[in-house]
Amino acid sequence: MVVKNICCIGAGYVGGPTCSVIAWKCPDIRVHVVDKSELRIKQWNSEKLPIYEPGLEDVVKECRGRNLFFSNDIEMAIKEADLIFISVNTPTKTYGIGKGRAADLKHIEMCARKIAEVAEGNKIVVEKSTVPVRAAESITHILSANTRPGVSFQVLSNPEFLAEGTAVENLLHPDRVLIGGEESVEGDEAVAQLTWIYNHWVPTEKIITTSTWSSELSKLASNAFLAQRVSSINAISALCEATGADVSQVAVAVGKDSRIGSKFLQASVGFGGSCFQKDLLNLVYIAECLNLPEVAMYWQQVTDMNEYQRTRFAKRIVECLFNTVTDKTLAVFGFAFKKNTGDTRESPAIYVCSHLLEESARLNIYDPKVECKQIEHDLTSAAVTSDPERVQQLINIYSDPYEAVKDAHAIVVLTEWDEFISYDYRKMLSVMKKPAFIFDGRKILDHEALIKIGFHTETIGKRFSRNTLLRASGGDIKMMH
Ligand SMILES: NC(=O)c1ccc[n+]([C@@H]2O[C@H](COP(=O)([O-])OP(=O)(O)OC[C@H]3O[C@@H](n4cnc5c(N)ncnc54)[C@H](O)[C@@H]3O)[C@@H](O)[C@H]2O)c1
Ligand SMILES: O=c1ccn([C@@H]2O[C@H](COP(=O)(O)OP(=O)(O)O[C@H]3O[C@H](CO)[C@@H](O)[C@H](O)[C@H]3O)[C@@H](O)[C@H]2O)c(=O)[nH]1
Repeated sequence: MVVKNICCIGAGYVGGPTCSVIAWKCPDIRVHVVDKSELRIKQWNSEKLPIYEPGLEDVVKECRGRNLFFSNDIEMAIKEADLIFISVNTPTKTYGIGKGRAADLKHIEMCARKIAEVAEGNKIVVEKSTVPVRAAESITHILSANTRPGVSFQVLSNPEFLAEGTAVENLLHPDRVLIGGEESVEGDEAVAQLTWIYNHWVPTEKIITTSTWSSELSKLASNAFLAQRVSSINAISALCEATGADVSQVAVAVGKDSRIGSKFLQASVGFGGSCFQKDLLNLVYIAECLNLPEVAMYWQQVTDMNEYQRTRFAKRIVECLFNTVTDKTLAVFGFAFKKNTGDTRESPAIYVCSHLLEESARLNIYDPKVECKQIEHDLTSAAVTSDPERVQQLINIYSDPYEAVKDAHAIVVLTEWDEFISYDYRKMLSVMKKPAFIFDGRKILDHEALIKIGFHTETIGKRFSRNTLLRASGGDIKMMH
């Protein structure tokens, strides 16, 4: 069999970009991306795509209608396909057994049942979503229990490692492509088919093949290791603030060790995104279920440290603002969980803002890409507040950062958008209440320059010396701590 038709179930942050790049790099393959959401598909077929990713629009425009199609016709797409990617969401369960920790696999199971119900002929089913170890076994079980005569399935694991904001770049130049398959002749044949697709643009030496279970676990392990690095440097940032060391200098010194490496050592207000927290909790849950409490506790600490970091930052803001933010206006710069995306899932901004709202601060929020409705939704959701009406009264969303800072007591930077670096902070200072504060939760601004022009500046993992602040405040620093 040579794969001529691909179907992808799930047109989200993974399914959309992944299949757009496959369509672009494999003009000989017809790629059909389907989703149960009519709105999402409408957006994929419109001028304004449902997700913002640098470079994605150009790829979609080139392939859409040629060999890339978006539709709600799930059954038709399954029937036509030789290979089916399952790219649906696997969020943390919010109910029942494993609530708050286990991955919710109901969408995966629905896909497996739909495939079994409508498929004709031989199909390769590829688990692209992030799943617990041995999820492929459940998929295989559901498929084989419902298989009709003349139909056969091979299930592969092919986890996705793209990061949002750099998805197209990551897909075009992956560090590795991981394919896990059954150790059998049929399994090897299916792995070879998927390898052939990636080989259109990914060199063979970057394509790793393993057992299905190793592949599934490698995805969870990769995210756990990445998140652990962020929590490790954030733990060091607290030590820096207490001792006078500078976490940026420590990160450079530590990262120069080639065994450690310099990436993912940027101290911050905490990690966010739809994956790290969810996948860590899933790993913890799996370890607990396997009666490995020490392993569970080890990884649990990575997410606990993240929560500590977000709370610590919010508390520091209140403390610096003379222990009260009630009725004070704070301009919040950035709401997305990282730059170059409009995604707010698990954004540290949600947690820091909700903490400040609990203290009755007024928040003027600006983000270059996040929709106004999304910010309102995130801050008024039941998980975040018991008083959504009060929150509505306290938040204002701006499309111009210079408007957002008018009469504000402080600026709080929560996302590392490049444009925040080049603002005219002198101009901003002139319209703010004095003393004016800036809290840089992403360590992207020129702190010395801000202090020089008169901002009381606070950042992660560094305390500015009393002398520097005294110079900036003309001696009036008594009220600060
Ligand atoms: N977002 C990332 O950067 C990223 C990166 C790597 C891996 N992952 C993993 O990939 C998976 C998908 O993540 P995402 O961010 O793309 O999620 P998403 O929520 O953006 O998209 C999932 C889509 O699947 C659709 N869907 C759900 N059930 C369906 C069904 N039965 N039939 C048809 N459509 C259905 C939803 O409507 C939604 O549009 C998750 O397991 C995630 O952990 C995500
Ligand atoms: O040094 C760092 C690096 C990252 N972050 C934060 O960590 C979070 C996650 O960042 P990143 O990993 O770049 O983005 P994601 O899109 O969440 O990608 C992660 O999660 C995906 C979903 O599983 C995986 O595919 C990717 O490989 C993995 O990097 C963001 O809030 C970042 O601001 C830091 O605070 N400091």
